Amino acid sequence: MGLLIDGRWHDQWYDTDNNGGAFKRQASQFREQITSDGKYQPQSGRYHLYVSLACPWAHRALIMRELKGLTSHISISIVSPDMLDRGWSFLPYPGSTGDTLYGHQYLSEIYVREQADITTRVTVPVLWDKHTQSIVNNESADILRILNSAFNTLTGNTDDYYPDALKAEIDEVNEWVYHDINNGVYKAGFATEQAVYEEAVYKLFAALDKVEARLAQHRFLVGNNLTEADIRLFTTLVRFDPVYHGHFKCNLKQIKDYPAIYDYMRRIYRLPGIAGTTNLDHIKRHYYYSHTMINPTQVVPVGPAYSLWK
Ligand SMILES: N[C@@H](CCC(=O)N[C@@H](CS)C(=O)NCC(=O)O)C(=O)O
Repeated sequence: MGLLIDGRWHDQWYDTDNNGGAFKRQASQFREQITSDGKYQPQSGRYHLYVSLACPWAHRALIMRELKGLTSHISISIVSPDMLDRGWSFLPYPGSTGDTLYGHQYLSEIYVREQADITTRVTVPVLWDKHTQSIVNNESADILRILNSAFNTLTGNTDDYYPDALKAEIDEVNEWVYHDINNGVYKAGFATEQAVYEEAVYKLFAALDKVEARLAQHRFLVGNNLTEADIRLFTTLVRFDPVYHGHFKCNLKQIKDYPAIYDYMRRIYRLPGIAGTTNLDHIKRHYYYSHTMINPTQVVPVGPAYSLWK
């Protein structure tokens, strides 16, 4: 774990000491769009996604790529789940692909390829342009929307996971789901002060209670069909019982203790294309093996003892 400073790798953990024991997520730096008249135009075979199967943010992008029929248009490289002193790597691991474009060993080399003296964290997902050899976007919330609409004329797939009529409500739900749940588990797990941890955990479970009440009445978070709000929540839910409950100490309840959320998670898992993007081995291995300041033994637990999907 570390970051690039002026193009050189520095191995250092998140600095919570200067934030009162709290984890503060860095804003993503690359926020370009793909448009028919811009620098980045929608073309088959032009773009590439660098992802981790362990990462909830990258998982969002992988799901949208499947749902929008983009697998033959946008290629992917899957990093190793082990994110150690050199950050995300392309070292061999079952289910990983290596860097299928350039054969690099580390994802940091992709960021340096974009800019030789770059200062940045090296995160997934990365939407990469093969033509200009540059990063289009490394913010999963943006990438979801790019994939949702930018390639429609190419694929003919007009399924809309962020429809005009629901945008305001989706934005509103995304806001608290992001702060209290998606990022909430990280705030709890990376906290280095008791009070900071407790605040995050109580907010997290209050938000899950709110989701449970909503899903007891409705099949999806917003409207009657799957939207990006569901995709964004799903990728946190599937990691919850195997990882966040134990590793991040989010242990007031498990997802299986919430009947409506549990049913909803399994329904989404069974939608075409989703199961193939969900890799529990990468998920468990990444967190327990990479976060050595939380789990110095790197022992990966064998549970949960129940199947998430039955
Ligand atoms: N805001 C980004 C966050 C991405 C992110 O933090 N990904 C994690 C993996 S789950 C990562 O690559 N972390 C490496 C680091 O922070 O150095 C997004 O949603 O795309």
